[in-house]
Amino acid sequence: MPAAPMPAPRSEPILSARGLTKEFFGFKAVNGVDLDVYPGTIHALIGPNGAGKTTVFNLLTKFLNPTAGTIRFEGRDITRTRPADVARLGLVRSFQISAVFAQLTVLDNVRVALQRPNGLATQFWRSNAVLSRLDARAAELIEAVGLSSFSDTLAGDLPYGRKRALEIATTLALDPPVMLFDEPMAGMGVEDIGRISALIRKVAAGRTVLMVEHNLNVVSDLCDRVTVLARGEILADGDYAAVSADPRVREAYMGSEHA
Ligand SMILES: Nc1ncnc2c1ncn2[C@@H]1O[C@H](COP(=O)(O)OP(=O)(O)OP(=O)(O)O)[C@@H](O)[C@H]1O
Repeated sequence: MPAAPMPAPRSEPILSARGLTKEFFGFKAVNGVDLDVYPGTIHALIGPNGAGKTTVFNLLTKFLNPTAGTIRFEGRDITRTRPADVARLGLVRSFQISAVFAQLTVLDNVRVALQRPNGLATQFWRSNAVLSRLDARAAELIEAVGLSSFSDTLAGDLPYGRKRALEIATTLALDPPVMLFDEPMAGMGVEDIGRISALIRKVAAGRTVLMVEHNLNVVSDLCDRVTVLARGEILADGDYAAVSADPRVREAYMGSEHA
């Protein structure tokens, strides 16, 4: 039996796509995707390799322009809005946008991030005195991501999982209502996966999170709602138990490395 569609939560979606389509040289990588992300949820986008997850993610964050379809954020049409303006509105993509400066310490990276009220203008010209006023907030954020003992470590010297935690801290500095993660667990060992999962759960409190994730254990553990893509189209949408029991989903994953 295919999974019954999940009843829509009563609130309005905070992020919503209709008929989202992206063609690359005539090939439809994403084809007519309708997606609703509800406030306060952790929502995963999953699917076998080549399903179109990253393309959808890039469309939603405006790194790519759709061939067709619309995207609304908090009721506002952002289909033609530039990525920088989307970030300013509060839809912030972690890891890519929150670049970490390898030659700066953890503390200085977070201080710099706190100097970007709109998420983009890195104001290096600010005096050290001004930056110091931000120390209390920076310390809070560093503590929140479990990096207090690494405060004076150069970001470039951090182990991989810790670097990701720092990237989350620099994203949190913008205090975005919606955080998007593209494969946050990629390349991580078990210990880091546990730590970053717990961190995402913690930062998701009071926010909305949308993530592309290959690790289905992480998805089942962390996500309230799951959208499954296959060949550019939505195959299923619901909670993890429902979509993982859906034979169409099982079939789509068969033979893939994530089965
Ligand atoms: N810039 C591009 N030009 C041409 N084809 C592309 C481009 N980006 C993606 N595609 C194609 O679109 C399809 C979907 O790719 P996408 O990267 O979105 O899938 P994915 O689900 O994120 O896959 P993976 O799990 O392997 O990361 C693939 O067939 C890919 O080759």
